[in-house]
Parts: sequence; structure tokens; C-alpha cells
Amino acid sequence: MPGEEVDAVVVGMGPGGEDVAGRLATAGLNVVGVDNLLLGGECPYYACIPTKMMVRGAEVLAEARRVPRLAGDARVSPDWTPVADRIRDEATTDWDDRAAVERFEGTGGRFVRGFGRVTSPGEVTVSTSAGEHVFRARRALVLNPGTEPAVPPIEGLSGTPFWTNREAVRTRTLPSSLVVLGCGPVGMEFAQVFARFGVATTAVESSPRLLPGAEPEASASITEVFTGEGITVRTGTSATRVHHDGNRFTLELDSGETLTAEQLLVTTGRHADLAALGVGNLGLREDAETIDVDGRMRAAEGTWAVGDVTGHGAFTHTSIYQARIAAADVLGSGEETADYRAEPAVTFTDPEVASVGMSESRARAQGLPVRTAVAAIPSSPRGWIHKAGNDGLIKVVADTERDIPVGATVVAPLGGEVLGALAVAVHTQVHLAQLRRMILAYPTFHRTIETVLDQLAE
Ligand SMILES: Cc1cc2nc3c(=O)[nH]c(=O)nc-3n(C[C@H](O)[C@H](O)[C@H](O)COP(=O)(O)OP(=O)(O)OC[C@H]3O[C@@H](n4cnc5c(N)ncnc54)[C@H](O)[C@@H]3O)c2cc1C
Ligand SMILES: NC(=O)c1ccc[n+]([C@@H]2O[C@H](COP(=O)([O-])OP(=O)(O)OC[C@H]3O[C@@H](n4cnc5c(N)ncnc54)[C@H](O)[C@@H]3O)[C@@H](O)[C@H]2O)c1
Repeated sequence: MPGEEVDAVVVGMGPGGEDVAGRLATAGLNVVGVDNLLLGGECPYYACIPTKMMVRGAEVLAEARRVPRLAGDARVSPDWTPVADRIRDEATTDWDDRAAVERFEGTGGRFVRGFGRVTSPGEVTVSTSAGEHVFRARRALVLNPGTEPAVPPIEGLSGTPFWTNREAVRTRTLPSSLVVLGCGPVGMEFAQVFARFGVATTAVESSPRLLPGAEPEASASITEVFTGEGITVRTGTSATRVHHDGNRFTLELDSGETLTAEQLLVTTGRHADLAALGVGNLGLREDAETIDVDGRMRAAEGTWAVGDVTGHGAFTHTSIYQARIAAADVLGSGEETADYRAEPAVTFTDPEVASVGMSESRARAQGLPVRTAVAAIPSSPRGWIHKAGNDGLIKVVADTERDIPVGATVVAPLGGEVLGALAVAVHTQVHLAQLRRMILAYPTFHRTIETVLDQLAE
């Protein structure tokens, strides 16, 4: 098929793809950005931004409910409409990406809406509503396909009107009851939001604890908050069968319990379809879950990959970080290679569960000489003053030989902000002795870091 030669083709315009494409176009390259859905990807339309608007709504409800313990009386009547309106009008412009397309075109790039398939090295065949179009990339093919919700093979599930994150973000009405299946970051954020808006919520997680990727202390702390807020928690179990009778879902759990709810939200992880993307035509494995990249995001000759598909943590900040490195490599203008030692992660529950660097178990598995310390937020001066909603802790994982922090977890109000100080410390490998000499403002949440550092020195 005759094709069109361009400098670069970016397949998938999630946060990373959009960033690379914009950088290359700004540098004067002839760039085609391809996305079958919306320019911007999952984050602005179905993930980070709309879910954080939900979280914000839920958070003000929770604060208002704390008024009787601290400041008088308040009656709280949750209403989903302002949240749904904000998501439709402010976050997603009714799931319309015109502004993003104009922004990209403003850099000199060209956007093609369609599904891109790699048909040979450097060549992408795009299926659009107007037919197929072939592009050949002279300098760079960049892959940023992101991920789709993964749906587990549970008997009866497929064909039922269950939600994934996409339906949950688009909903304008709330069910009276909800089962959240899968309690990683996505499930946790949704479960607490919907529960705080009055939905009778059950959180089901197959691992022995909620948020299994977090430190065990963090899981324990957030589980206590969830149960305290009336969320029913079931861990170490999953559904063996799902049934929908036209009105309600019934889930049979392998523990023998049966759950019923008006809605089911499946948040059991994500999946990338590399066969559909055609990466076999680059000599890459199509049955893999991720595309292996080197420190400059090179995946194959003339091909770079960025974002969730690289398997280096599924976060918008990582996708954009990788995009900067990939673009510099394509342009031959950068020496930077990716360094994930201080990659941060924040799950926006209340309290937020934030982490950076290595968990204790990972540091031990790597054979590091490890020492850890944990301090509780409620017994810190700020936590004690804060009172209602003061749950949480700070944990630091130290490499005793190098005397540096290699990982940290913060569970606290605005824990993601508190994490900042520890993220800098892990990133710069500052000595613990040096950190102990810092003056930390009194009475802040981050001052609890001092208590942890003192314990590490004992
Ligand atoms: C509910 C939820 C909440 C989240 N909250 C946060 C958060 O608070 N903070 C955070 O950092 N991360 C969060 N994440 C993760 C975040 O959304 C992703 O890490 C982020 O979107 C980066 O993904 P990406 O760049 O790999 O591409 P994506 O955003 O996944 O976009 C990829 C794009 O490529 C398109 N595409 C795929 N294949 C093709 C093809 N063959 N041809 C054409 N187009 C294609 C897709 O349609 C999509 O538009 C959240 C995720 C979810 C699900
Ligand atoms: N705030 C953020 O930065 C943020 C928010 C959401 C998601 N993300 C990222 O997006 C990615 C996807 O998150 P996610 O939560 O969808 O996936 P995940 O893989 O992190 O969590 C899925 C959870 O579902 C459980 N599970 C799997 N199958 C199950 C089953 N059949 N029954 C019950 N439980 C089951 C798993 O044990 C796991 O805990 C993650 O890498 C996450 O870090 C980031």
C-alpha cells in the first residue's frame, strides 16, 4: 500500500505520547500522532483527573462529617450532581478532546484519529473512519498505547452490565449498593469515594490485604479507616461466579459467602494488547504484558516506547518523565537515562497512601542491609491537634551500610505532599545523619519524619 513518509509517528496519545509528539513537533519534526479514542489518553478523561474530582467531593463530605467532633454541628446531604457536572464540564468537556487536538496542532503536529497497527519496522497502518492510511516514520516510531481495564475470567461476568473505571467516571447517578472487585489503587479510590457519597460499598480483594502493593503497615492503616467508615472489607477471596438478574448483581465468593449489590465495579488491574498493536512486526513478543525498553526508552531499532506499557509503574508522571527522555534521544539532544529509584506513587484515599523508592520487602529481597522505623501520625503533635481524620504513619526504609533512605511510605492527610521531602531524600541519596540535622517546622505532619529518623539512629 502506498504510504506517507513523515519524521515521526506516535501511536497512542496518552500523557506520554502527547508529550513526546509535542516535543518532537516543536523541534520542527513532521509528526503524526495517532489515537483511536481521545487525545490525552486515560488520565484526563477516565482516570487521574476525573477521579481526583470525585475524591475532592468525597473529602469535603468527610471533613463536614467531622464537624461535630471539632466545631459544632453540620448536616451533610451528599449529592453526586456537582461531581458529575464537574467531570463532564470542567475535566472532560463532555469527553471532547478538541482543545487538546488544537494544542497539539499548535505545535505543528498532525493528529489522526484511528487505530494504529505496526505493519513493519517504522511503518504504521491506521484504520480510520475514512479507511486505512499508512505512515512511514523516517526517524522515530513511538509507542504509547497505555492499558485497558483487565476483566478476570469469572464465570458469568462477561455480558453483565458491570462497570470499569470508565463507566464509573461517566456515571451521573449512584447505585444504592456497590461491590468493588479488586482493591489496588483504582479500586481503593473509587470504593472510598462512593461509600462517602452514601453507597453501601463492599471491597473485595483476592490478596490477603487491601492495597497489596503498599507496605503492610499502610494497608493495615487504610483498612482500619475503610472499616471505620462502614465499608465492608473482604480480603483473600474473589468471586467464582457472577450473576445479574436485570436489577442486581450476585457474586459467589470462593470463601463461600454470597454478595449482592446494585452495581459491580471491576478494578482488577490493567492489560495491554500488544498483538493488536502489531509489535511482532518489530520482533517484539506479542504475548508479553509490557514492552521492554532501555534507559532511553528504546524498544527496537528506530522504535521507542513510553508509559504504562513499559511496566515501570503506571503513573502519568512516569509516562511524562519517560517522554522527555525519549524525545531527547530521538532528537539526539540528551544523555539522560531513566532512573526509577525515587519514583513516587500516591493513592488518593483519605488518608493518602504515598510511597517512594523501595518497600522494606523489596529492599530485603535485593539483599540490602535494611533498617526500618515507623511513627504514627495520631501521636505526633500535628496528628493529635488534627484529631478527626488523623490516621496514618510514616515509614522509612534505610540502607544501613550507605546510611541513606532507599524508600519511604507516608499515610497521612495530604500524604502525597508530605512524601515530597522524603522523595527528595531518596532521589538525592542524602545521608540520614545529614537529614537529622534539618529543622522541620512545628507542628507539621512532615515533622513526624524526625521521629522516624530518631528511631533509625537508636
Ligand atoms: C481510575 C484511574 C485513576 C488513575 N489515577 C492516577 C493518578 O491519580 N495519578 C497517576 O499518576 N496515574 C493515575 N492513573 C494511571 C494513569 O491514568 C496512567 O498511568 C496514564 O494515563 C499514563 O498512561 P499512558 O501514557 O501509558 O497512556 P494512556 O493514558 O493509557 O493512553 C493511551 C492512549 O493510546 C490509545 N491507543 C492504544 N492503542 C492504540 C492504537 N493501537 N492505536 C491508536 N491509539 C491507541 C488509547 O486509546 C489511549 O487514548 C490512574 C489510572 C486509572 C485507571
Ligand atoms: N493515584 C495513582 O497514582 C493511581 C491511581 C490509580 C491507578 N494507578 C495505577 O494504575 C495501575 C492499575 O491500577 P489498578 O488498581 O487497576 O490495578 P492493580 O493491578 O494495582 O490492582 C488490582 C487489584 O485487583 C486484585 N485482583 C485481581 N484479580 C482479582 C479478582 N479476581 N478478585 C479480586 N481481586 C482481584 C489484585 O490483587 C490487585 O490488588 C497501577 O499500576 C496503579 O499504580 C495509579
